[in-house]
Amino acid sequence: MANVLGANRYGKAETRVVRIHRDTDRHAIRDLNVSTSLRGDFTAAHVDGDQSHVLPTDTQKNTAFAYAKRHGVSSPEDYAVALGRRLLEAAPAATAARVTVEEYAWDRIQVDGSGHDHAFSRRGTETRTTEVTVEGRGTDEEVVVTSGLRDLVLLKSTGSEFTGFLTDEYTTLAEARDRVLSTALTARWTYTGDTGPDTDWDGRHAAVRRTLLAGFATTYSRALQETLYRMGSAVLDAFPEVVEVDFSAPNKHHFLVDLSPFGLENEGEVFHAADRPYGLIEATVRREPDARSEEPGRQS
Ligand SMILES: O=c1[nH]c(=O)c2[nH]c(=O)[nH]c2[nH]1
Repeated sequence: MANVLGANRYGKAETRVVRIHRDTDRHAIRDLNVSTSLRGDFTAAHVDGDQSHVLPTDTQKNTAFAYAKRHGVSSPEDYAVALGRRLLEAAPAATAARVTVEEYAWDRIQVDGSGHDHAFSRRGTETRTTEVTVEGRGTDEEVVVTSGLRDLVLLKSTGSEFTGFLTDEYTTLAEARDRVLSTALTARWTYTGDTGPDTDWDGRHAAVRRTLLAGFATTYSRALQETLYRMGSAVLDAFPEVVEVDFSAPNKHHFLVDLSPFGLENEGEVFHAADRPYGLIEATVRREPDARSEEPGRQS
């Protein structure tokens, strides 16, 4: 009994295309998850193993990147129409190209009441956290409050480099003098002093968060490590009631896509946002301990 091929389509799913529009110093970002697929007469590929009509999914991915540059991304819809037309033109056996685009929204980080030119936070990913320990009772009671946030996704489209690092025979990383810096920040900070019922926890949290964001936006970054240290220091400097800030920050790599095979320049405009593996930078920033009380044998 002969079998026959039923409905079929094929393509590349979830190409993470980040387009930075940087014609002026005020950058704009379009962050897309692009999936393409073709349907049509692809019977030979399935039944006979004949790929002569198959436009590879790899080519579809390349086209998604190239069109982010060539056509630009004024809207996901406009980009998707252009990409769909192009794929159909490139694959004569296809009768239809389907392009689905998810867009992640970014807001400008507010610094002193105005939106920063090239620092952004992603909308709607963040969770506020707190962990409280109550130890002892009555007059012996000690309350430790550690508050924080998780998955605050941040991105700078310029003002970040990574150069001068240690190299060995396994190093292939090129020095980056102007790169995208992005993280999904987890930060936790521990309060000292008053934990009574009149404490304005919401206000404190909002103020620390604002300071972290401004620190990220305004620090020229030579590494994510340095950025975290500056962000933590800014919090400690501004809030005497905070004793320590702890960070866990994945380095969400954005790789500049090589568009030169397609005759296109890419000067920091089209990136592939890779989700793994990722660098993971973790650090605690705390106040310098009182030097005298730290000296061994010295009584305070
Ligand atoms: O900010 C960075 N810190 C690193 O330690 C590191 N390592 C790496 O490959 N890229 C980066 N970026």
